[in-house]
Amino acid sequence: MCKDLLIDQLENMFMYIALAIFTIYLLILMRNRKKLPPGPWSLPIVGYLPWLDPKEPYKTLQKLAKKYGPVYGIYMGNIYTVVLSDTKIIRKVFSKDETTGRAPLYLTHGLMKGYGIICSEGELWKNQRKFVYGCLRQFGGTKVGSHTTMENLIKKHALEFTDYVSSLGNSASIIPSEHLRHYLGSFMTTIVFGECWSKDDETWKYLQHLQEEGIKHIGIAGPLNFIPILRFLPMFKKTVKFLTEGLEKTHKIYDGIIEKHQETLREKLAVNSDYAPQNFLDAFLLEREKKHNSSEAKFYSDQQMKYLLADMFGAGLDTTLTTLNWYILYIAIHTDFQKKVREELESVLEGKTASMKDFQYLPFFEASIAEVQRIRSTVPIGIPHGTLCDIDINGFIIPSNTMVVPLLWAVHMDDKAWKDPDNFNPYRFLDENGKFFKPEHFIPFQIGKRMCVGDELAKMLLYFFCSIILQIYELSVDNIKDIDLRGKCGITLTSIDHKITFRKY
Ligand code: HEM
Repeated sequence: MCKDLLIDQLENMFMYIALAIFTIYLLILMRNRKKLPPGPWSLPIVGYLPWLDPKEPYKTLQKLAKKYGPVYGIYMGNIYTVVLSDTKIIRKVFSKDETTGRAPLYLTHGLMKGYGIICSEGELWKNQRKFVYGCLRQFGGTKVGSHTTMENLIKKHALEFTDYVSSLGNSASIIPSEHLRHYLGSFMTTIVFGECWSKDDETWKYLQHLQEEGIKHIGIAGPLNFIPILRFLPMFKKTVKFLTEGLEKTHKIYDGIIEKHQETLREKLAVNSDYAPQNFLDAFLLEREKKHNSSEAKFYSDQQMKYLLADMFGAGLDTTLTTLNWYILYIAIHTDFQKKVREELESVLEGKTASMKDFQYLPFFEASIAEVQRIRSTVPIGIPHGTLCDIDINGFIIPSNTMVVPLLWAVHMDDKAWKDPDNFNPYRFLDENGKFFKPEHFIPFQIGKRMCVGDELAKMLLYFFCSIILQIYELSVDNIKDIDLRGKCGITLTSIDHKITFRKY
């Protein structure tokens, strides 16, 4: 009897202890679930913005990552922002549907109004991404399918650039970006609008100017994105006017081009009903016809078409031009690596222009391009995403409508992942057999569901332009000590203009 009572009491005691442990566990779980990631305190309205280095905001954000860890929270203006600097975490977070939104910035929501592809969300984004990928595949700019048409078009523009430089003499000292913008830009206008303007065409000059200035004016971490009231201050009013008027004028120019293409497309279809467009504008008009009576018709409005065309032109030109400029600058400074690249190009290509299949035999060349993309991230702060609902990031519960920043600068300059990250060294992209390999911490196009849709095309552009230039010219700078490698940070991190000598050898 006494023994039974003791057993009963022990059982009860164990039950109470188990219940208490379970309750404590639940409490800890709930406490942790509610916890936001660590981060610095901020001021109301402006948040942490006053402490961001306006010239190198990505470095301030990187310092904070060292202090608070790979997931930290910060207020940018009044927008709650989570900054990620670990590749594995970025990969996991950006593979979820819940993070395919865009952050509520002036750029995405105020200016672009959620149209296009870069700033759109939900069903519109899904539909347009599929459409864009399908076009790129048809044009020859994706991993799968034939590359021939795209390859020939890129080579044509790269050779036009080298012909132009040769026309200046055997040794020309130029600021490459001033000329590359036209030749690379003409390639982009050909695949986006099916149009190609001459160098001195006024419309073309205006579109280039708008593109160049627009990207400088509106940086990801710029205060204009986060503090709406600033738009009314004289200093920012000018920028807003430039951007909104620019948008209106561009759309007017597009209206003219679209009207012309509507006519010519009809003629092309009359001659050949299987006509397969080679530019986004014709492809969009054709898709609109096809989807006319379907539930997808709403994704093919006039407004959407203009924003999408602008996105494709902008996303394709600025990023590739920036990378190409950095490549020319770095390779002109590092003459030892330049010599090695050239020797490899000479021995594999034997004087002919490369074709896509040749690049697998040019590992050092490929590594030199990857190293430039690492050491000077084209988009150092990354392109932020937005959470569409509450989500769990590394045990923290991040509220809906949070801006999520994948800090590419911190990923690419992390001294735990990369030995001496400040040193330019293409060898880090070669394995022990001298073959090119892509380390997991190398994500210049981001990763996940919204990853750059033009990554393959970007690589093709870089490979052809760089190989063609280096097969013809030796690149150098006058005085290495005068070279400033810090760059200017807008949405992209562009190189500061320096004269480069292109000497035929
Ligand atoms: C070196 C050149 C390039 C770099 C470094 C680059 C980088 C990026 C990055 C970081 C993103 C953001 C991805 C995300 O939000 O998760 C992006 C998006 C995008 N890129 Fe690129 N890009 C390059 C070239 C191109 C080219 C040539 C095209 C055009 C064909 C292009 C079209 C796009 C588009 C349309 C998006 C938006 C994708 C979406 O929101 O779903 N990019 N790019």
